[in-house]
Formats: sequence, structure tokens, C-alpha cells
Amino acid sequence: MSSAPALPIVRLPHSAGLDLPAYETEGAAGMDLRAAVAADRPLILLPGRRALVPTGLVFELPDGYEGQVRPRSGLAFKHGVTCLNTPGTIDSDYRGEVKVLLVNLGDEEFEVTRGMRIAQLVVAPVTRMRVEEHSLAGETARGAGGFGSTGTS
Ligand SMILES: O=c1ccn([C@H]2C[C@H](O)[C@@H](COP(=O)(O)OP(=O)(O)OP(=O)(O)O)O2)c(=O)[nH]1
Ligand SMILES: [Mg+2]
Repeated sequence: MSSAPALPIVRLPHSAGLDLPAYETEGAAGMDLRAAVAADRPLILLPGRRALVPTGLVFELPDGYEGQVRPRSGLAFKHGVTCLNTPGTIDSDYRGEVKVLLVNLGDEEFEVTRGMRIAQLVVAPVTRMRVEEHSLAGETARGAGGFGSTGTS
């Protein structure tokens, strides 16, 4: 990982003392993001409700990359807690605090505590295209078929 591109991160006061996002294993694709809620005020996520959870961090993603905020499968499996807008998109020119939009799809309330690993950030290259308007779409074998047009067997 020493040759990996640098990801500059600015820490906001409310994430003081929290571990920075980190890859938990050698081959992990995502670095886990931690909740920067107050230690004495955990966030209670009632069933069916959503909340924007602060990370207390500003990312300066290098030009040509995006951040994808993705759910953690453990939280989803054990508690029904996931990211509502998955994957959340962090633009390389975004200089605000990265937040995680959690939703509780389970049937019990869920407590988000300070430092809890609530989501993971995957950094991916972005391809941007120049949009050109045309009057006719080129022909292909598929044509307009979709939504199961090729059958199930
Ligand atoms: O899970 C997320 C998704 C987005 N963002 C931040 C970073 C991103 O660059 C910005 C805008 O996100 P997006 O483009 O998805 O939201 P929008 O509704 O289109 O807002 P905008 O009009 O600001 O682009 O919000 C987060 O912190 N967490
Ligand atoms: Mg947008």
C-alpha cells in the first residue's frame, strides 16, 4: 500500500480522537468510516427512519476519482441497517463533511455510537464523457429489449 495514491483528509473538531478511515484487511476494497456522533449522545435510529450520520472528515479526493459510500454487510444482515442512497457519491470537488445516510430497515431500534464503523468508502476512478445529442440511436441485436427480454433459462 505504500505506493498507493495519497488521500488527503481534514479532520473536523468533532472527530477528534477517532481513528481515521482504514482498510481492515490487506485486500479490503473499502476503508471503514466511523460515526462522529457525541460520546454522550448516541444516535437512535428507529425502525423505518433515516439519519445523516457525520464522519467529522473532509476528503480531498484526487481529480479523476470518486468516493463510493457503501453499506457494511454485517450491519445490514444483523440489524437491517444500510445506506439509503447506496452507493453514496463523493465528488472529487466536494469539500464538505462526508456524511453517511443510514436507514433502519430492521424492526428494532439501532444505536449509533461514537466511533462505530457504519459504512465503507471505496475510491474508484471516474470516466467523464462529452454528451452529444443525436436524432437516431444506432441499431443493435438487442434493440429496445430489456427487463427480462432474453428469458430466464
Ligand atoms: O452519501 C453521501 C452522498 C453525498 N455526500 C456529499 C458528497 C457529494 O459530493 C455531495 C453531493 O452528493 P450528490 O451529488 O449525491 O447529491 P445531490 O442531491 O445531487 O446534491 P448536489 O446538488 O449538492 O450535487 O454530497 C455525502 O457526504 N455522503
Ligand atoms: Mg449531485
